[in-house]
Amino acid sequence: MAQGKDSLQQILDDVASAAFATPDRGRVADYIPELARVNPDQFAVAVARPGKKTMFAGDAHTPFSIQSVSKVFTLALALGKVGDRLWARVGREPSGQAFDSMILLEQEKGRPRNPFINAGAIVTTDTVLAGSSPRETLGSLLRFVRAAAGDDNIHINESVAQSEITTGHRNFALAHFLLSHGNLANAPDLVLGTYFHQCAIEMTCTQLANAGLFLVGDKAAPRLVSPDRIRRINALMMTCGHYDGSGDYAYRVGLPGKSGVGGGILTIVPGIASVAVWSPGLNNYGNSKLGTEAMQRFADMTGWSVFGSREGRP
Ligand SMILES: NC(=O)CC[C@H](N)C(=O)O
Repeated sequence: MAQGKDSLQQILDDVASAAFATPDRGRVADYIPELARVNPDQFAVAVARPGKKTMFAGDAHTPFSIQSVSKVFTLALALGKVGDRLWARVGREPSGQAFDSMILLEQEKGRPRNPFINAGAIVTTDTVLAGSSPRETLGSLLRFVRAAAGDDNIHINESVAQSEITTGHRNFALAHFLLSHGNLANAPDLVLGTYFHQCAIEMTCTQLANAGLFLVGDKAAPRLVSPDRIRRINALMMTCGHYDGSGDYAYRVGLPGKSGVGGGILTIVPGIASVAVWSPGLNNYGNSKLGTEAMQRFADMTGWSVFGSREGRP
């Protein structure tokens, strides 16, 4: 990428204009009314770099439901609490299945493939919950996210959480299945109550980009996890962060990312930046359609990739 702050702003403006001009905006998640009524015409992108001012384009100050992007923060907390013992309960392999699939869980006797599919995230939430109440656990999670973002104005949308509880039959099935295999320490309703509230955290694109800075691995970024753990979390985001679309995201964008069904994607450029995009319409994998396209365009324009750089990369 050419040097200078204006060129990065130009790239963001270009990415946003292309997204706003795209007629096929994907399909907004409709399993709960709060997500079904989000306007699909919205788009935002924000880039946070350690020690620099966060840059953005589009609707970057509109809060959205981060949903499964929250699984990154819960994983960081779970690893902080039990370390590598987590891997006795959850794997580190891509699943090649939809985010809420049950198939592998039965075949693999209740050990979820990775912490970013629902079954795996239910286990990491269970791990964080051990020894505390859902309220205390959510308090710790919010403290972590607010510290990461350097912003106390981050909250949980209670009506999203309640809708998820009412409609989350498949997640209850996954939790009971985990319990039947001895891979859940707390009662399913407590674990899922916590899980649904964590998914219902709302952030703006700028807040999410800032919250990802702890994974960039720069001295000027908030130090919330060790450098070793940063590498491991990024590896999992690269291989598993987009469910059965993870290979496609790695091919198109070449950077570790984590998506959510609210249309947000957090992408890490190791050593350089944390990038958040948001567009509510989803592709067939349940990942933001325009968010993925925008990140491909952004990665092409900046040359930022973990798979080799182009001339001009800062
Ligand atoms: N992919 C997602 O963002 C899924 C999160 C959603 N709350 C669920 O558990 O089904």
